[in-house]
Amino acid sequence: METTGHGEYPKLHLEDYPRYGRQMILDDFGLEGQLKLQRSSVVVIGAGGLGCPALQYLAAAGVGRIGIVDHDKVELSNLQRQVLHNEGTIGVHKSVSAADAIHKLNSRIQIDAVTDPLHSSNAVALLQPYDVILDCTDNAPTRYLLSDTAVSLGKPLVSGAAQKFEGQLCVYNLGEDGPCYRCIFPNPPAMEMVGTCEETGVLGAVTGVVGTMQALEAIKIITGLHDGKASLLLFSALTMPFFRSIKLRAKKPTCTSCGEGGMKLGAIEETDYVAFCGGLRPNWEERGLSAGHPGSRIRAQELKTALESGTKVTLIDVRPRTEFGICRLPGFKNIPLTQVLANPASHLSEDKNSRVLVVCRLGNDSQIAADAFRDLGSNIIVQDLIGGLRAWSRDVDPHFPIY
Ligand SMILES: Nc1ncnc2c1ncn2[C@@H]1O[C@H](COP(=O)(O)OP(=O)(O)OP(=O)(O)O)[C@@H](O)[C@H]1O
Repeated sequence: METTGHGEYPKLHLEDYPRYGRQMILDDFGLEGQLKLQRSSVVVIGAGGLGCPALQYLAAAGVGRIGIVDHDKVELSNLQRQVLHNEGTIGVHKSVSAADAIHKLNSRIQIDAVTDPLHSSNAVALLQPYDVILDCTDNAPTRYLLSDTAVSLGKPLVSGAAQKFEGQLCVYNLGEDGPCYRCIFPNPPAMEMVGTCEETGVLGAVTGVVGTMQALEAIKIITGLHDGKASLLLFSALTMPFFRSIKLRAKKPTCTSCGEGGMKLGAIEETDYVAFCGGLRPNWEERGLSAGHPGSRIRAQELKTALESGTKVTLIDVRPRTEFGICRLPGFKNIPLTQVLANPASHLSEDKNSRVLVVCRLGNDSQIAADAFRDLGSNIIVQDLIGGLRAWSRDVDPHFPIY
């Protein structure tokens, strides 16, 4: 507190009074709340759909130091929801693009941009300097890594998720008793249950809602406005009321991360989080490596040759109906993956052709469908397109739309 002949002024810059005035006049927030924000630090992992709105509100509110960790670069397909990036920053690291955008919004705060991915060997060092951690990522290994690190460092973790028309929000590891992510989800989801926004789609405004609430929770924690109760908030854009919340129990004494005898700092570095989550389905052929089933996959150029040869081939596109409605290759019939898996035999039974070609958007679902057809054990040759229709657009027909 500084004293002058005219009164007492705490160490807030004169310019900050009008800037933050609308929140400082709130009861229970006041000047004290603003000073807490100014002295605080928040790190945001992922400057994508959730991270962008979160960063925007954290910076605007005057959080003194903000860290941004993201290794990815901005693409055109990100702009529909990643609102800090723009056409001019396509190809720029997202952490740098986001840092520039929030610096323009508030040049009086410290911003650290990290262009490395967060992984088990750098997580502790990267997160240690900050008071609150925001999980704005999109994959299970990073979620477990972030939770374990937050537990080990004793920091609250504000976790968000959004897919399709739905979102989730939860604050983990809050206070003495707050559960961690592993208390609620001790086991990773099955591989077929997870999908990125790229695979499943998401409405941009949904990520905006969840990311904004992540910033709100962080601001409440820092300023002492949070009630400290743990709950999982579920948001559904298509149902009214939008929100439901589930009260969470206190942390589990048996939890392998935050329970008695739980994970120690050193153990994080030794943990293979990708393996724990079941590993990724590798697209080996895209990288020029050999396939599991020899000859089971074809490249886009080979598909073109097959289509032009005139030989009888059954052509199946396993994308969901909505995607098939966006664009399609001639001659393909649409049997969505869910239908293939429900009864693969029914889709080949009437087939007299000895060769089946399966495509999808990215080359993942087509592998699953092709495996299901092959498991029927018939003599039919089943092949699928490496890299999906995206590879077709890239390697054969640049006019074929990618999305
Ligand atoms: N371990 C990690 N370290 C740093 N950033 C991560 C990590 N895991 C995920 N991210 C980042 O989290 C962000 C999540 O954003 P979002 O879900 O909007 O997806 P996206 O990957 O940009 O989009 P799309 O799935 O459409 O390609 C991405 O920018 C991604 O790079």
